Order: sequence, then structure tokens, then C-alpha cells
Amino acid sequence: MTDFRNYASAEVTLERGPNLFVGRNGQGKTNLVESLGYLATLGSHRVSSDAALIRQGADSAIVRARLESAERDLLAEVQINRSSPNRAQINRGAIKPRELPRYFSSILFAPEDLSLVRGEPSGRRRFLDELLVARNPRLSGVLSDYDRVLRQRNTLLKSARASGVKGDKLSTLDIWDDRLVVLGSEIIAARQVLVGLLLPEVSAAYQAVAGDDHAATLAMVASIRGTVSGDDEPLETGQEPVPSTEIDPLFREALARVRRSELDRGITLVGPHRDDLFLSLNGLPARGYASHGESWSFALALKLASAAVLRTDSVTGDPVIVLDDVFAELDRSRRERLADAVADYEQVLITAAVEEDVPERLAAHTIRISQGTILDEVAT
Ligand SMILES: Nc1ncnc2c1ncn2[C@@H]1O[C@H](COP(=O)(O)OP(=O)(O)OP(=O)(O)O)[C@@H](O)[C@H]1O
Repeated sequence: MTDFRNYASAEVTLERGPNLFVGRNGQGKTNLVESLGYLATLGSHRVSSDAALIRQGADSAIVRARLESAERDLLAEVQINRSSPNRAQINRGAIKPRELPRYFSSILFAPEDLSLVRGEPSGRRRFLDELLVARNPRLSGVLSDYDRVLRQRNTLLKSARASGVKGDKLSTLDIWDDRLVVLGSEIIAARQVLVGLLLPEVSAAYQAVAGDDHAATLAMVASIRGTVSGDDEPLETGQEPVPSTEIDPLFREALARVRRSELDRGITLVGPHRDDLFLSLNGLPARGYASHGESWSFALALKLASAAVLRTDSVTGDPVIVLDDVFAELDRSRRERLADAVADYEQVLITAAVEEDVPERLAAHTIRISQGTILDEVAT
């Protein structure tokens, strides 16, 4: 890392299996794993803009990683720039930054994950979309095109509202509707397939971390079916997937149905940006019903399930598992069960302020961090 967060320059060697980063609060443990997360997702789990990732006073940050697996040995690099587009390289050859996730995958567990269960639908949509892109980087283009069309369509709806609805505005709206439906249907279909893959993994992972079978399930709730999720009210039920050939016509019908309200409100009311992932435990919605401990187990189960899905079909092989500050949040038995659940992943990175919170078998390679400096590496 160069000029990444509080690191002026630092280099660290990671071993196969577990690597534990320890240090007092605010020393740079999370910053370090965040830099690797950036290579995998081109984003941070803590901030939505890149500016905070660049060291104060510097113009750009660089993250460079040597990625080694049975089949290949790559040098991946990303330069995050304050005032020009980011740049990326593989083996010193330029690539588009958005292609990086093709080469490296990682699943990050963090205290913020609790909001996957208890928070707003937008967090669950982001969770699904990051996993979609990790499995199929081409979809990042589809997702960003959809966002662009959505913004433009909303602008048009607002201006139609302001100026009184005229015929020419409506025919332009029809063109945007078509783009919205084509891109949005692809996203809805891909999310449904993903949820189908996650489903068996989530129930197994929940049992593995909680030690109980609480019948953890998940299902998409599609706004094109008429179930629009309010951002603050928990949903009461999930739904069967929409057959893939029916998504496009259902989307068009839904747009026709809500057109008047859309023109009144100046926003797009149906589409994948309004969908939710419904989570339930023992037949009850997890959001609003599950206890704190159950919600944590569910959040961990979602992340473990993502890792299991990536491991079976990603060209990048096992995702690197990153457990950022999670052990402090868990009771002893869940700590042990989480350690067991990640034990057979090729590489696991753990951060902790209190070393004793982490099960001993994960402390084989311990790295101490203080004030943005990698102090020493202790092999125990
Ligand atoms: N862009 C930046 N430039 C300089 N310093 C930064 C930047 N971003 C964050 N920092 C500093 O990094 C430190 C936080 O590091 P980090 O979040 O990695 O802590 P941590 O070791 O994981 O701590 P904790 O155990 O509390 O989670 C803070 O002191 C913060 O001021």
C-alpha cells in the first residue's frame, strides 16, 4: 500500500491459512483489509466515495497485491486518484478498473453486516449485487447502466410533472421504459438465480454458526409484482421467483399500472431498485422479529453462504475470507463455530483489537500494527 488511509507505505506478507492482525483501536487494521477489499469490489464497506481512502495530503493511493493460486501468479494493482479516473493493472499491463474483480475475490465480514438483517432494503440489494459482480463481472456494467437509465428517467418524470404532462415527454418516457425493462429484467433474473444458490447454503451456514436449526430462509420480493417495500416497514413475506420469461412482460405491465403515480411523484416506483431480499427465521420475518444474537447469526450465515457460492463457481478459486472486528461481537460458542466454518478456506484474514477474542487456532500467523506501520510478524 502507498498512501492508503493512514499508511504512507507498507508491505505485508500473508500466509496460506489464517493471518491475524492485532493492534489497539485506530491503528490501521481495518484500513489494511479494506485495501484488499477494494481490489475485489472496487469499493469500501465503510465509505461510498473513494476520497477517504487516499491518505490525507496525498493525491492518490496505490494498492498492489501479488495473487497466488494453484493455476496462476498475478500482480494486481489499483491506483485511486483524487482528481482523475482510477487506474488498474494486471501484471503491469493496463486494464479497466472494473475488470479487477475478475482476478480477485474476497468476502468481508464486518460489524456493519448486522444491518443486512436489521437495516434498510438498500443494504440487502447491495449485498446481492456485489456477489453478482463477483460471480460475473460483466454485470457491473448492467448495474451501472440501469442506475444511469433510472436517474435519467426520474429526471424526465420530474420535468413532466413540473411542466404538465405533454405528448412528446411521454413518448421519450416510453424509450426510457424500454431500456429500464431490458436492463432491469436482467438484474431481477440474475438476483433470483443467486438467491436460489444461496438458499441451501444459508440454512446450512446458519446452523453451523448458531448451533441451532432455526429454518433460515430467504426469497426475493419483486416490486414488479406490486409489492413495493417501504424503506422503513419490515416485509411480511417472501415470494416464489418470477419465471424468467415472465419478468419482462410483468415489468412492462407494472410500469403501465404505476405510471400515473410516477408522474405525480416524479420517481420510478417499480424495478430492481425497489426490490428486497426477504429473510425469515422459523417462519417469522428476521427484520423486526429476530433477537440480536439471531440477527448476528443470520448476517454471518449470509456471508458464509456467499463465500460458499463463490468458491463453487468463481474462476478466482476460494475467496479470501476477511473477518474484520467480528469476534468482539460474538459470544464464545459462536466464535468457535465461526472459526470452524472458515477453517478450510485457503486464506483467512482476521483483525482484532483484543487478541484473546480470537480463537487460538486462528492466531498461527500474527501481525502487529501500530499507527499505520506493520510492526512485526510473529509466528506462534
Ligand atoms: N485518508 C486517511 N488519511 C489519514 N489517516 C486516515 C485516513 N483514513 C483513516 N485514517 C486514520 O486511520 C485510523 C483508523 O484506522 P482503522 O479503521 O484501520 O482502525 P483499526 O485499527 O481497525 O481500529 P479499531 O480496532 O478501532 O477498529 C484513524 O486514526 C484514522 O484517522
